[in-house]
Amino acid sequence: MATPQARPRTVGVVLGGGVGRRVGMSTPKQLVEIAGKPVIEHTIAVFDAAPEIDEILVLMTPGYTDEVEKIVARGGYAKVRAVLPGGESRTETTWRALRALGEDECDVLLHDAVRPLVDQAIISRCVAALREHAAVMVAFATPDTIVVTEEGAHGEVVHDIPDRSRLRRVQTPQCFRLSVIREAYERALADPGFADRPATDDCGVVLRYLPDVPIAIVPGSERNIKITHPVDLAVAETLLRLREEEGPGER
Ligand SMILES: Nc1ccn([C@@H]2O[C@H](COP(=O)(O)OP(=O)(O)OP(=O)(O)O)[C@@H](O)[C@H]2O)c(=O)n1
Ligand SMILES: C[C@](O)(CO)[C@H](O)COP(=O)(O)O
Repeated sequence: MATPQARPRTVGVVLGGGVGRRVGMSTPKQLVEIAGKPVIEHTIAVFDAAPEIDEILVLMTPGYTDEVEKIVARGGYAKVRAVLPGGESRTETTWRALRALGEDECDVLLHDAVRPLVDQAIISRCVAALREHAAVMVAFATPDTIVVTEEGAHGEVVHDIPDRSRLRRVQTPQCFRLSVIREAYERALADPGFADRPATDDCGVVLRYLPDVPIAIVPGSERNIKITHPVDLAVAETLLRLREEEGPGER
């Protein structure tokens, strides 16, 4: 009889190092209370409850780590190993997380703190995909037609309308074997051009610096929105309340 393979240690990394300029509040948007809890607490709670997640690392805007430590203690989120200050950019925050994880191989799920509607089904799909792939992206088919624009003589004009059937909206978690994402970041940091053209997500770093590593796609959810603008706080509040009413389950 085949021996069942041991599952690698799996770490959820909650990236909350941003300041939330586009939401425009005096405190970072991840601390805003919606549906009875700060945004970041909803996110931590989902990872803490996920059976596949062994531990959680939280990165928070410098100056606000104490507030998150209090949230973690009050909520009793036992899987949270540390709350550390983030960096100046999202990629710097990821790099800090990767350094904090040390050298021991594990699987990591890098997730935006401001996507509190991530659910157990998405996390399960990510962890299952990591058994076969070293890099995994959560993505969702775009319901809108997307255009590429360019500057014309009279302002912005349409340059191209790519085939919508191949376009996806990128969500998080983005998931990796630790050694793979670490190598991609080491190569990026050694490239003087990286600072001029930083990546907006972690899969982008792998695609650019380890192009031979295939990035598998697993389906996300229409609800797994990113709180980016003020209206997203209201939408997320409504969706979180709906989730509470519906209870756990696939959506
Ligand atoms: N230095 C940074 C910047 C962003 N993030 C995180 O990356 C996620 C997605 O980023 P975004 O929505 O752009 O957040 P902000 O950078 O805070 O927003 P803005 O760009 O409007 O300032 C958020 O959870 C944010 O906290 C981070 O960990 N460290
Ligand atoms: C990682 C991400 O959420 C995928 O959609 C997105 O790229 C973050 O971008 P932002 O510029 O930090 O909002």
